[in-house]
Amino acid sequence: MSMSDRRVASTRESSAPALLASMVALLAICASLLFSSREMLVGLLRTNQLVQAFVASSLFGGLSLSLVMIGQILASWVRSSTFASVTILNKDEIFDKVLDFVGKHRELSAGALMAQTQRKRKTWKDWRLELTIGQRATPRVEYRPANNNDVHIFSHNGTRVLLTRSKGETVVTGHSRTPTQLETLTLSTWRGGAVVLKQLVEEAISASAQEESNELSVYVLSSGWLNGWERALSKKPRTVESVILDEDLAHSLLADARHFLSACDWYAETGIPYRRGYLLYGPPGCGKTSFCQALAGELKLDVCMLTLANQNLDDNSLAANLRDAPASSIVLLEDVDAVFVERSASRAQGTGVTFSGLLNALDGVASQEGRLFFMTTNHIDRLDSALIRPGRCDVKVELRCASHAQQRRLFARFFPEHAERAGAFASQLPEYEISMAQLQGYLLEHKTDPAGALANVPRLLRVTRPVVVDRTSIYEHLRRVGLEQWATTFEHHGVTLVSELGGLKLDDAKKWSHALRVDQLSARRMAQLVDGDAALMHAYRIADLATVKEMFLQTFAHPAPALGAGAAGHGTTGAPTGSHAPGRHGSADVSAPPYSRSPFEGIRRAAESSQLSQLSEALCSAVQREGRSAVSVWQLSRHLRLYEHDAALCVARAHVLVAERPVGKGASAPLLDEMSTYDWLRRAGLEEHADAFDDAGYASATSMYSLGADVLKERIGLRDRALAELSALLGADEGRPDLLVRLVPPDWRRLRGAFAARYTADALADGFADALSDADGRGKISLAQLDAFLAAHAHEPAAACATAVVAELLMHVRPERARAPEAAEPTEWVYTWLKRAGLEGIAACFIEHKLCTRERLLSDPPLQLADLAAIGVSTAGEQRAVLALLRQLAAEPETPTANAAPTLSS
Ligand SMILES: Nc1ncnc2c1ncn2[C@@H]1O[C@H](COP(=O)(O)OP(=O)(O)OP(=O)(O)O)[C@@H](O)[C@H]1O
Repeated sequence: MSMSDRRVASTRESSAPALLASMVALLAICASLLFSSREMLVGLLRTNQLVQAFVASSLFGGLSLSLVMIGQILASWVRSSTFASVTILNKDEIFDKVLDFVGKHRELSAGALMAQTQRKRKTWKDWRLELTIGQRATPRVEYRPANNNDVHIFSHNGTRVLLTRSKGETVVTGHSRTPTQLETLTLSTWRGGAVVLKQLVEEAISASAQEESNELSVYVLSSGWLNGWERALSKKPRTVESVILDEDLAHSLLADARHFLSACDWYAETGIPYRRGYLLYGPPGCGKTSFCQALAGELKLDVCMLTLANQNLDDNSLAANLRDAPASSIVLLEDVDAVFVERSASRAQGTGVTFSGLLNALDGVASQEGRLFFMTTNHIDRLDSALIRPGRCDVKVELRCASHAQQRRLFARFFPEHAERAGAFASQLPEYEISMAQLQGYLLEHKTDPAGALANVPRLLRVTRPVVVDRTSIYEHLRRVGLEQWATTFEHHGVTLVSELGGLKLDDAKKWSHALRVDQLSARRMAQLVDGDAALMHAYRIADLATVKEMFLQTFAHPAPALGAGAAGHGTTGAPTGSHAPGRHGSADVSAPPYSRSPFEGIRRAAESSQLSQLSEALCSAVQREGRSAVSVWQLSRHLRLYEHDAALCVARAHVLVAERPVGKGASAPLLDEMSTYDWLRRAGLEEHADAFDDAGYASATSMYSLGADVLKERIGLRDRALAELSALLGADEGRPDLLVRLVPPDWRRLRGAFAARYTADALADGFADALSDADGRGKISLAQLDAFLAAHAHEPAAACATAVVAELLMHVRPERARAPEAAEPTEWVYTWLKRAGLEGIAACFIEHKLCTRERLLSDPPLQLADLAAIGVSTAGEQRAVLALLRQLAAEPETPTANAAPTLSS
């Protein structure tokens, strides 16, 4: 309250003695005049009756006036030294505070009190009881001095004080023409003077401030003509601990706000408006509003709820109101998506505020003491990017449905003495599916029955599980974090939609794909995706267009980037800082002193920054599908990292991020699991063993995966290093990451980097990387192949190397296998004998069992069907033919040929 508003009437007058003196002087002058002309006057008085009457009446009038004046002066002097009063009008906010203070803290002698139900200062418990189970707390009553023109007397610090409430006229005020009765409150005292009364007023103000400092006041925009802020309610604020957010989100947001509020000087020095915007988004009932209020309470700030649904509000009054929001308060705009669905809906429903008016008003939200501005929404994707661009919205935080940690903490909060059961409660619930409000409602139902809360979880699940099945395809799901190569594998095992993932574990996916076991980075990411790791899920979300722009500018804006391939290598001003920094070229200007820069440097920079802004717009349109961004934060950051050396190239290739799924083979880099044995071994640089695998019947990569070291040794004939390496690779031995990584395909950036590290031909490096990768920037060869190729071409010029790569690595055709020399015809008698009957194909069975001569064949006991089967003559036809031949042989006389001596081998 300003001092000018306090009507302090003091009767202490310091001019009384001076007035008295001048009166006495006047009287003396009059007396001397009368004395000097006394004879004439006496004569007139004696003779003229008219004069006699005039003089007599004048003397009488003057005397009475003097007596009145002297009386007044004396009274004023006496009153000023013994009496003081303070008058307060009911328009002033201290009116209620003084009445409250006197009613509460002082005993009134008159005893005429006015009882009034207490409206404010409900505790949050009262609110919860009232809202959740409809149980009302007993109303509290407060007493104040009655306004019946009585004089109330009370004692304040030992001094008697008189309090009078006098009603005045009733006036009609405001746009709504509300009748309001004017009233004055007068405090007076006979002893102690105005000092006592001033003390009383000060004490009343500080008692009220003390009460309010422990409370959170919620202001709303009044719907009256003037649209000012008016206090809607005061309540005890929630503690930040009572709003259970995932991980350390609550404390990091609080720390961010605290840091901002303490950075006043920095904002003043840098000239940046001293404001900070936060957007809390996520499904309903996850604590967005509760957290804003808890944060305000923790920072001892009030909350100004901004509602735009007010017919009297227009762009100007909104801007003025935001500028004039009560000091030490945060401004909260709830469900901002409902206000302007699209920018084209230029006016919010039921209000005169336009979208651009809102943007301008938000830009004006700044104040001396720092202004925190919060927006909440359930649908971030519906927000116009201009509304949430940095500067208007500096921090965007998603509050998701309850994680296991939140579920445990909420259970422990309801049942502190059964906190050990919190884990069992959470383990029955899915993560990120049920809101905290739903859980709170459920636990309130069981607030005296922790066992029931545990037992009835299935019922909770039936009620709360989302009815809609997640129809996102597994391809889109995996693509959000760069794992779409495994989509076919998942589909092969019957998982085509996210909703079909069920309780899939990483080990299942690893069993399905050897390539995933080999690619340890991807496997780790897959594990995070399956577990719903918070950090990955943050990157999993779709990047809204404002974020797309922000990430692009963060990558390329500092320092001046190469805006196209032609710009690379000259004109850039240094290596970048930040997470996307490594690998930037063109740092020639870093050490150059400012005076050595071209005078056109500023112009060039401005042109570049405008070009950069155009590029960012182009990027935003490239990553849209049906008018909305369709790229995840993860995809975008990978893409920006791939092409961080060239903003134009980065934008030109951005369409692949949202392109349709490639159809057919060759559309993207092949997965190891789909390769032939030869191609797979080539990836590992071990293709010389391919023939041995083929001969042993292992023609595809998948057929090799199960082979143990003994088979590799015995059947394939591997030895030493080759045996050790292939055993580790085929078994995806996690203890040999150095080997496994050699099978992994490098991405575009790595391909380019490897070439650029060897040669300084930047333009050729792009072509080299393009040739060896698919549209998504995934390598078509392995790291082992890349290294081997570059080593083999180490002494060739860059152009020759870049040309050779296609022919050698991509157009490569498996060399013809050297033909084995034709085996010589066996010389054994049995072979010639069988050949005559066209049965030479089974001669090997006889030779192998040493049945090579006529004598052996005819010796006793004679050969039977079972004997023939035992030596390998397996078909019935061949067996019968041989038996017939044997009968015939036995009947024939012995010939010299038939008696030929058996060879040594027989
Ligand atoms: N994280 C939380 N911790 C504790 N209580 C919570 C949490 N989230 C929600 N609640 C409880 O759920 C109720 C609704 O919460 P709140 O209004 O803050 O959610 P909201 O996210 O703002 O919802 P909406 O989007 O519908 O406005 C409150 O009673 C609050 O106590």
